[in-house]
Amino acid sequence: MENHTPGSGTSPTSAELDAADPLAAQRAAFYSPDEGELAAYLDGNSLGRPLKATASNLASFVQDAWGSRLIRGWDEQWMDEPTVVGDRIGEVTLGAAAGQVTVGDSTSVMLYKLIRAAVDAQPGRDEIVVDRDNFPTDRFIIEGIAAEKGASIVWVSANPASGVRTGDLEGLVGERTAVVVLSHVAYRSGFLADARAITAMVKDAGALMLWDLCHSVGSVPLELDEWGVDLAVGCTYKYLNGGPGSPAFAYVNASQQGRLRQPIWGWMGADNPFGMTESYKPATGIRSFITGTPPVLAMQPLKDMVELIASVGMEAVREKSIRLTEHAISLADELLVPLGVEIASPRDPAERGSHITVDHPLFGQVTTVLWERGVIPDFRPPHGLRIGLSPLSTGYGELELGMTAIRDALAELL
Ligand SMILES: Cc1ncc(COP(=O)(O)O)c(C=O)c1O
Ligand SMILES: Nc1c(O)cccc1C(=O)C[C@H](N)C(=O)O
Repeated sequence: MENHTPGSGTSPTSAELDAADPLAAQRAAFYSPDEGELAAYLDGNSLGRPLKATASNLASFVQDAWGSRLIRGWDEQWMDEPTVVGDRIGEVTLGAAAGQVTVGDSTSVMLYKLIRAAVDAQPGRDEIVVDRDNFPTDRFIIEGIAAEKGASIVWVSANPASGVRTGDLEGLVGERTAVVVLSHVAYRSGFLADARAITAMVKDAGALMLWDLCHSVGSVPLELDEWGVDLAVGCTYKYLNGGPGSPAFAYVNASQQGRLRQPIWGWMGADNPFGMTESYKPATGIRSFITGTPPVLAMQPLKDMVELIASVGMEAVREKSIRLTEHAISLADELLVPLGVEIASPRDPAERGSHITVDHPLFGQVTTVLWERGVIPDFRPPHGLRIGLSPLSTGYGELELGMTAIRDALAELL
């Protein structure tokens, strides 16, 4: 394989992009293993890197909050943590006014609570619309709810590379639709759906719209209130860098809160948790979507990332995300396409989140080789290599190093 400097055609080089990057300084805020152990981390869309501040903030939480305040911490602060942290996520990343976001559970459980509540709230509407290429947990949760409720699933078959558009929903969303569940950024292709237009169309049909924001929160600016979104869920371990298993958030538009009742009734979502009452009476507002004891410890790290995002602004994050994915596509065209690789993500940045996927039948084997070399993308069967670009922690040179390593590993196997 010929040796040359990638990006040396008309597009800027990685070195030029790194030098001009207004967010370059933020990379030093993240913990990084010794060089040699990790050459390029291209999987921030599965698990974001930890912030250095998180190590000391967690240690002081253990010592000063948990260690010193002990059980008093619940009264003093922790009972409100799900909604205080939820409000801050809402303000910084979701375009959501206070009182509509709560943090806790996993994304899967939050999906169950909200979808089930949406179906229960609309008797006579017995269909749940979801796309065939949605993330497995979204589809599985819907299968379970459909079985419990005797509801039907209406599958949207969009071209996965071009994603779900309003046209794909025509004829599928109507008077029998209870709720439509779509991912804002598709986990495989990175396609970014037009949330505003789709939400408007779904609401015109009298149905509720639920967006899975796992791959967009913290990488794509969101305006849930302005778009009129009814419901949303998202995880916090990707672009909110909350760490493995950090809790999910749920957004329930204020206009739906009195109407929807979630199905897992626990004492922490009750009106008076410490009243030890005989039967369940839901709390008012977003607190009624809580079930059990909130995972306060697991909520701490994501706060650091939300504040880092607040300090630079979501617009700057999105700008860098677009530059990174543009550079990834240009490097893929130059280094990988000549080896038979196909680009399986939109070329228009307006239709793309913060990762790209490239396809080749040998990418399963290539991924094993890359991980041994400290280059970490992820593999999604049957043959997609996902290159996740975390705007605040990924550099252009790091990306080039990773793409060159993919080229080399593939060329060795061909
Ligand atoms: C779109 C989407 N939804 C849901 C999940 C996961 O749900 P959970 O946090 O419950 O594992 C993921 C990734 O894991 C995802 O990419
Ligand atoms: N949630 C994950 C996990 O527990 C282990 C490994 C990966 C994940 C992921 O986040 C996968 C990711 N949502 C995806 O888009 O494929």
